[in-house]
Amino acid sequence: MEDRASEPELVLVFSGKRKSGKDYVTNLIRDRLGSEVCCILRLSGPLKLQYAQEHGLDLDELLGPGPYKEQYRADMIQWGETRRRQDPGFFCRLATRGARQPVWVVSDARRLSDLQWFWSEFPRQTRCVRIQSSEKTRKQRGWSFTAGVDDAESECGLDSGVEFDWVITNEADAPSLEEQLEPILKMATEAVSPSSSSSSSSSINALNH
Ligand SMILES: Nc1ncnc2c1ncn2[C@@H]1O[C@H](COP(=O)(O)OP(=O)(O)O)[C@@H](O)[C@H]1O
Ligand SMILES: C[C@@](O)(CCOP(=O)(O)OP(=O)(O)O)CC(=O)O
Repeated sequence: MEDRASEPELVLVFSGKRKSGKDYVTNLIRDRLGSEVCCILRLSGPLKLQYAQEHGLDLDELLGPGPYKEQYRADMIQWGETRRRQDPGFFCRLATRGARQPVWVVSDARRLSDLQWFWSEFPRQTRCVRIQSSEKTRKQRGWSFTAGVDDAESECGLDSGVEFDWVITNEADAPSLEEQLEPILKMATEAVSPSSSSSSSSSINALNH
């Protein structure tokens, strides 16, 4: 167990393929809850920081949405795998260090070991959310298949074998994100102020994975 000043009330762990809209949807949630209540944690943050330092790269570009990070993605994946093999919780621990808000939104889980770390550290608070979009939509957002990336664990590690608490379809012809995110936002609101609703945190905690 980590040494923490305080524990989160709710940990929403998001996953989804490239260009499914993980950043878009998690930003929406953070904006709705406010940055005092909710923080976005990226497992790729500490990975990119250390990778940039070791390889003399531009960290801001690596963190940004542009094409720069794509040049290094396959190598970053390999580099990260080596670290994870030694210590599967390495990036999870670094990404969550110092987070103070009651609701954590982890925007980029990719492997079962990522989910296992959160389930093990925060069994009561952790919920898993999958973002899905069709290949057609992802292509319209700039995705194209890259061997060694889109067929690797980084993109496929959570394709099966996980029972997600929610699956969000981020498509123009799906129900609105507003509608789909409603139960998640409700749970977050109740988690931070349990007395404001008839549903107490104990009933939230009683939900199974
Ligand atoms: N529902 C949406 N409406 C409008 N634009 C979207 C939507 N979902 C994603 N996008 C856009 O598609 C692109 C990819 O989304 P992003 O959140 O960066 O995906 P990911 O983090 O999964 O790779 C971004 O430019 C983003 O703004
Ligand atoms: C090496 C990575 O951490 C790179 C992740 O970069 P981003 O989190 O920026 O990816 P997308 O939002 O899906 O485009 C992947 C990994 O396997 O750890």
